[in-house]
Amino acid sequence: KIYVQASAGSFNDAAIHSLFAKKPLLKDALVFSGSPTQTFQNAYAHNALAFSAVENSTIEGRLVKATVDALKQYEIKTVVASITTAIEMCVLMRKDEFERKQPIVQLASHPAALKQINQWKKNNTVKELAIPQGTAAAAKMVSQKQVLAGTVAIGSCALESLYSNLVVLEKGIQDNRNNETTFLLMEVAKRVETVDEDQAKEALKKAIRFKPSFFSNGQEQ
Ligand SMILES: O=C(O)C(=O)Cc1ccccc1
Repeated sequence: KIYVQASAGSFNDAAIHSLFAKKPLLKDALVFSGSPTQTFQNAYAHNALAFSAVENSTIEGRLVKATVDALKQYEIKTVVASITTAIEMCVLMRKDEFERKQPIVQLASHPAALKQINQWKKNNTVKELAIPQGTAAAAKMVSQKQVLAGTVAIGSCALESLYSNLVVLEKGIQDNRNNETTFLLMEVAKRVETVDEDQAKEALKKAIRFKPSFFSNGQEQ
């Protein structure tokens, strides 16, 4: 089993399937685990690998905050594989609300996604609802009416086929056309003593620089 950040329909879900397509030997059952901390905790507890977003080309500072936070308590023992994929951000609304011309009042998404759509937000100034469990979890909440009327989810356009009562209002709203995120497949372990933010950042940068050589051909991907 591989413990994967976020949930079905998330960018992590899409990324690990791209990795499997490139490296079929890595294929395994997936257990979606929400936040990176929860993902690392599950992977460590079950002696299995963890998969998580680590770096984005548009986020200031590049490193994914939630993964840095997880690395205060966990360490990366081995990087098994890495994959960098393009990320397209879409706006999804409930069909019934769209049909009755409900204005957008709130954005629900993963905090990292909310940081990649600053240009779009300038023209759509509304409330934000951060969902650490991921973009697909945000879409599920919108689909199931667990949020304020007029709340849209920001996430993958593929969420439209996962939740049949959602429609894509806009595509490609991310700040950079070539918005890319790097994800790592890792062996992790619980730290004996927690480290601070700067040390966690250094540990993550080191892991990203590391070129996986066992399962791959030793080239940076
Ligand atoms: O929430 C998701 O879909 C995730 O997989 C986490 C994430 C969020 C934003 C960019 C990349 C990954």
